[in-house]
Amino acid sequence: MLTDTVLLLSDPCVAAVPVLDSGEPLVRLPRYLSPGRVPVRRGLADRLARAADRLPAGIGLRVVEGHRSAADQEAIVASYSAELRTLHPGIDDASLRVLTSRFVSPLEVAPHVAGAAVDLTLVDACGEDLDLGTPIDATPEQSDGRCWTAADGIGADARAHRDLMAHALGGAGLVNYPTEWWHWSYGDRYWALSTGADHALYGPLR
Ligand SMILES: C[C@@H](N)C(=O)N[C@H](C)C(=O)O
Repeated sequence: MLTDTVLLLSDPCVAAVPVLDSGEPLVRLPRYLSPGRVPVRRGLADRLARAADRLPAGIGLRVVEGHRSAADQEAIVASYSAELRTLHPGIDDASLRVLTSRFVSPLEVAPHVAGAAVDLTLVDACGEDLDLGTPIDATPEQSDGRCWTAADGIGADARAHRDLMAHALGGAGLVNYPTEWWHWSYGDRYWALSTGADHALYGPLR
């Protein structure tokens, strides 16, 4: 099963990463990065600007979500867990937590709640979405696993666009959640574990 090969946010080693919060404020992204001007931590905003500079002319980023409230995170967890319970009658709580975390993070380590994550895609010069293989937020069930960043079964254009995102965002210091091509973060516990940093820069915001 693919969940055996990737580090999931439900893994206890993510929660074990210490947080020394830098205290950086949330800032609203500029319109050229996010038409809805979503809020993220300042260090993440700086890196998204650098990532946009790494893209070829005529291709841009479109960030659709940044900081998320704890209540919104809990609501997504509750709704997706309920869906999985219906699909897997009799599943135990520990397995449900793991399966759920392929699509939505447990609250206590949630990168969006720390203002440290974005959901985003690529757009052309007219602001039209490029082909990334699935819509943003397609669950593993809805996308038949094609939401996994490294998934097979997507077209050559979608693969090239996912690779381009990795070049731009990875090169600017962000890390991807491997079960969601659209989710990238900087400074959260998952980022710290993935990069070898000894602590996270951003913890949950109220
Ligand atoms: C629900 C989805 N858009 C999402 O944000 N997933 C990540 C893993 C999260 O909950 O942090």
